[in-house]
Amino acid sequence: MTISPRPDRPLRLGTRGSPLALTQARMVIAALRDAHGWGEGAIEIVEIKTSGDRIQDRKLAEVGGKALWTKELDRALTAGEIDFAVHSMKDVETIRPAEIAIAAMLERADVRDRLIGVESIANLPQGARVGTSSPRRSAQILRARPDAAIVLFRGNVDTRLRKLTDGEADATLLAAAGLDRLGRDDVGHVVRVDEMLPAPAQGAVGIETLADNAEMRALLAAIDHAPTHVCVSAERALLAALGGDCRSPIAALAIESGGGIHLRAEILTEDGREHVADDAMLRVEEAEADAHALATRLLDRASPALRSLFAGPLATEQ
Ligand SMILES: NCc1[nH]cc(CCC(=O)O)c1CC(=O)O
Repeated sequence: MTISPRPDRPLRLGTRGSPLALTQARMVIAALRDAHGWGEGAIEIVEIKTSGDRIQDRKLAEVGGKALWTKELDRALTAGEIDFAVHSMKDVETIRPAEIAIAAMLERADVRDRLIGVESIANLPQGARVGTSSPRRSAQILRARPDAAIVLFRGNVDTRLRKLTDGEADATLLAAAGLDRLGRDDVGHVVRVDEMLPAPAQGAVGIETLADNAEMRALLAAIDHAPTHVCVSAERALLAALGGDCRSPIAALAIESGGGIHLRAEILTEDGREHVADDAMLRVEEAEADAHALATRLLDRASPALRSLFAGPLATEQ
């Protein structure tokens, strides 16, 4: 443990106010205090309500996508109201404003989804209602079970679990990472990644600060988990190349392997009828270019209808 000089005032960590967001903020504070030998009170939490928290009755895709989770925190960073911000990387837009830097990521947790309400996808009753608001989960479920009916489920983890108990659906899917962090490790049954590839960046917590705040960046570098950062960046590079937004069902998972990065990816139509999957070994130094090449291969094999879901540089090239 290195003892870094404690800042002359508490550092302000901006976060959303959901139970999961607050838990993740406390994880970041614990990691920083531990890395720098700071006592209690070195960091304070600033809760920021985002539009994503306010709007609960519509799909994110209809109301502006991932920017809903980041916009207000970005504004607070730029306005100097907070020194750094914590996010689920899965909710962070692919293209960030130039003045904001992803300075660190905590070690990634379980990347898988858990199925709640029934033991496995095969065990879903005929015509089962599956609650989700994720185009990826909808598409993957419908691909495996065209008889299923998707029901819109939004709200935080507890709200979704309550909707299930209230009988609004027969099953739902949630990220294992979120459930585990909330102490709900007893809930649901993990779905293998070969059965359901997770969302890009699922299970990773990221910390952002202003790109020109060298002091804050150095403090955050001490808690960066490099393998997570490398893998999540590769998944985000693929997303950027595809130009996927929250209406485009995309799954991706990168894992370090034999000195390189193994990236698996899948794109689907939301009804699950069309599906293209592929994988590649990326060179660590050229991960972005190699992820781009994988995106090209996926789009080359997609029908015009599937390709039209993507707005990226590659999709518009053809
Ligand atoms: N979109 C909501 C969201 N963002 C991050 C998580 C879970 C935690 C994570 O993936 O890191 C969740 C809930 C879920 O999908 O179950």
